[in-house]
Amino acid sequence: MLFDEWEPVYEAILDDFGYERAADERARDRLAALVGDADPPGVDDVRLSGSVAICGAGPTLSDELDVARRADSVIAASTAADVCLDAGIGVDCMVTDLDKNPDTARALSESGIPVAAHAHGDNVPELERYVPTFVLDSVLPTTQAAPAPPVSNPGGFTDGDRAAFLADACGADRLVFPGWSFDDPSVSAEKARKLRWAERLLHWLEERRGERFDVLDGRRDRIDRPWGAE
Ligand SMILES: Nc1ncnc2c1ncn2[C@@H]1O[C@H](COP(=O)(O)OP(=O)(O)OP(=O)(O)O)[C@@H](O)[C@H]1O
Ligand SMILES: Nc1nc2c(c(=O)[nH]1)N=C(CO)CN2
Repeated sequence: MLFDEWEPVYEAILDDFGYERAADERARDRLAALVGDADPPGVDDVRLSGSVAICGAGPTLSDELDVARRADSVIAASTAADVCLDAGIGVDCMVTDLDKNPDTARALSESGIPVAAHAHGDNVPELERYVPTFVLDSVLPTTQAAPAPPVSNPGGFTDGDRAAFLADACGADRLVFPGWSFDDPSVSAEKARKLRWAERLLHWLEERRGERFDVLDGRRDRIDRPWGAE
């Protein structure tokens, strides 16, 4: 994903949530400093092929774990990693903004599993607290602002859709989506708005890939594109 392609989408997200681009950029630069002299993996260092399960943390995940079991690789978003690991399913990559389960991210990094740690304007304290405790050679630093090596921006907003964009950038042939509930009534209003963005972004991604994600079946007609056509 070129930043030029991502930028209009990013601007629409900034507008919708009232986030500040400069705050995202400061967070990105802080994360770059925290990974410091380590040799963190970039997107090109993670190669995936075949089917990749993008595990979301919706309440349906435990009933849909067979989808992850059958996939060639598993990327887990945030707390979906715990559900997979507790069920004995190996996680090949975790995507997180560190707001929920940093111990899991640390443990995965200690096992050499890439942890895509995301910097944004509202998680600098979490970055500062947790990133230095990880094995930095396994931390793949990401931003939603312009990339600034070693911090990359494969695209995406919530941990789950960011995982899908990362899988795309890493060469995945087919994406499957256990644990996704866009209409989950148990989430907060803010989370529901984030999930709406996740849905828009997955729809955009499936079109870019020329694929149809089954998780969007029956929903496409109602998905808008607030950043305009294309
Ligand atoms: N019903 C759902 N509730 C929560 N997450 C969901 C749901 N359906 C899909 N997801 C995806 O699972 C990801 C992980 O969710 P979780 O609640 O563990 O993380 P989070 O750290 O709060 O995520 P984020 O910071 O991206 O909102 C979300 O980012 C989202 O993309
Ligand atoms: N600035 C900012 N960026 C984000 C935020 C957030 O709360 N603030 N939350 C995200 C996923 O939950 C992703 N990006």
